[in-house]
Amino acid sequence: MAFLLERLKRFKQYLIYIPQVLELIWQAAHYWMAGWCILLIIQGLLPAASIFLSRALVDSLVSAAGQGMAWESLRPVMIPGIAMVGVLLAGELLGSLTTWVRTSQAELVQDYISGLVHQQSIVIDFACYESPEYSDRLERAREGASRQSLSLLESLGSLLQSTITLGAIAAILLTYGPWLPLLLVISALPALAIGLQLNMEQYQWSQRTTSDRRRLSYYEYLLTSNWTAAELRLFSWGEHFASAYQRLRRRLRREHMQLIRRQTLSRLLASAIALLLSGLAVVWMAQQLLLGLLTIGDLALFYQAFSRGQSIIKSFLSNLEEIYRNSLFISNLLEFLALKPEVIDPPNPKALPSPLQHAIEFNQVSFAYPGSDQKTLSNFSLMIPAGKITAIVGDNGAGKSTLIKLLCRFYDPTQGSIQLDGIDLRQFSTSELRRAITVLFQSPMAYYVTAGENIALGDSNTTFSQQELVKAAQGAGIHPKIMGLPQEYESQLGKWFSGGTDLSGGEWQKLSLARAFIRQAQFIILDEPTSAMDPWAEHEWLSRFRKMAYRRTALVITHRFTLARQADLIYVMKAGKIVESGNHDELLRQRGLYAQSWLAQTGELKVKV
Ligand SMILES: Nc1ncnc2c1ncn2[C@@H]1O[C@H](COP(=O)(O)OP(=O)(O)OP(=O)(O)O)[C@@H](O)[C@H]1O
Repeated sequence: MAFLLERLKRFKQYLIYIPQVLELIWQAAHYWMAGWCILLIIQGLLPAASIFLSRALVDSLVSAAGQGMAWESLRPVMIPGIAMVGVLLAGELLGSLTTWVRTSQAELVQDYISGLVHQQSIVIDFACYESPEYSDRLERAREGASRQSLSLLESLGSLLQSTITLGAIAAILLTYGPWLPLLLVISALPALAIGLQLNMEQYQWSQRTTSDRRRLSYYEYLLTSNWTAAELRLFSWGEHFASAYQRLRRRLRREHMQLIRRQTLSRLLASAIALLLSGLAVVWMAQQLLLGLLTIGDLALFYQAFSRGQSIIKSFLSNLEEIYRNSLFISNLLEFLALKPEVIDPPNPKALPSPLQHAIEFNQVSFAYPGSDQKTLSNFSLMIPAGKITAIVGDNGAGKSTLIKLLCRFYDPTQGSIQLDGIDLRQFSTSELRRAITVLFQSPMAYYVTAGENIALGDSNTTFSQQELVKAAQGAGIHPKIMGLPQEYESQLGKWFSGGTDLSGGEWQKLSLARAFIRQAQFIILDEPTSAMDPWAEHEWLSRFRKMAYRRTALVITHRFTLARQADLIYVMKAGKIVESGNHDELLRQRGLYAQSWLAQTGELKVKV
């Protein structure tokens, strides 16, 4: 008993999610939900009606037996008979109607919950995407989202139906003795306890193996994606990941099978106990019949009521188990939907300086990525003058891209501040700040839409004219290529969809540059903008860049010194610190790290005096 109470306590803990899920479903499909409930209530009463009618039918048949086919003797049989046919027909009709209502409801709920998950994915902190815990949570939320909510709704519906039927059957059985309905309930308790325990085990196993399942999806992606197809063939690592997949699947399958075996045995035990108890009830009824205390109709009713009751209790319990199981899984969805961004707007955001008058400044900034105890930046200071082009050069891992993430407020510094004309970034509205920045990221996105859309995505709130698209494409040096495509700016890009054309790495990069340029933002940040370009393309692009960046504040992160030399101000960064700064000539004169790297890249060291 203590074991059952403990299980029920845990069950209760997860039941708190049910009202929230019902609210979600109600918001998604309230009319359908209301109609569905009415249908379930009627269906819940039908079995009791049919049990009740069966007694009347049997008793009328018994009294009509042997009296021939005269209307007088048939009439008492006809009424319960016709009523019984009506009940059976109504059952069929309502069953089909329920299926239709449930399917429509399911479609609506599925889209509504997917919408919520997508919306939350858009607003949640960027940091979440760099955390494996978040990825696990998202995976669980996505896995469970609509399927489990609907399953929960169905179980609740069946529970409602079973409760009504059970109540009606219990009322019928009560007339034969109060202990009969009690026995019916007691016979079900072992199954309930076992069910709750098994579901908790199943849930815990699923939680424990989320990362493994994500890894499986990753292996699958490696083996089947077009992004990986070339390296897979060249480096022949297909077998490596295929057997890693099989190994992991084998382990998960073994664990799952063990779980299922235990579940089957436990359920068998519970059914045996239930069978034993119902056997006792049947023996008692048979004894009552032999003593002449019951009629054949009573026996027919009792037999139906008890066997129906048993099977309804079984489904009642499996509904309870399902509700418990789905609530456990839905807790992931609701936890995911409840995540609040930590990078938030101040109560009264200040107006962004527009245009920037003085500078963007990093003041004594320290920063460590969440979950990492190593500081990427420590007491870091930097000044990016307004309306100028500033370049940052430095080793891999020096922290250059981290500066961009901080500037866009994907993260906030652990210490210190980043200021625009002396005002801390945290005092602006995040969306306004981000609208003022355009970034070409180190690994830009290749969107599989048309060439024109690829550029226009730079500002999805604005509708651009063809002329504006062309201007941005010319600035990035991709216009001639687009004009050579089958449908020019209307050409579908990428190989995912029919009629698409793929671009080279450098061409995708130029297209991303065009996307960055079309955005009318006062701050331009480019992370390795020419890394995939050939020297000719780079040279051509450099001469246009000044024009594109005119009067805007630009920050260019690069390993290419030929690009950095174009900047008004160059910073050399090493291990999270600025070690040199100045323009190209000043830095060459310093004969430090910059001068050495310049010499290594270009083979010349002519210093203007
Ligand atoms: N999401 C992250 N979580 C933890 N550490 C990170 C994360 N992103 C970057 N780092 C670490 O921060 C340091 C700086 O990374 P960052 O990407 O800023 O370097 P970078 O100077 O841009 O390098 P590169 O020139 O190779 O692009 C690196 O040591 C990197 O391992």
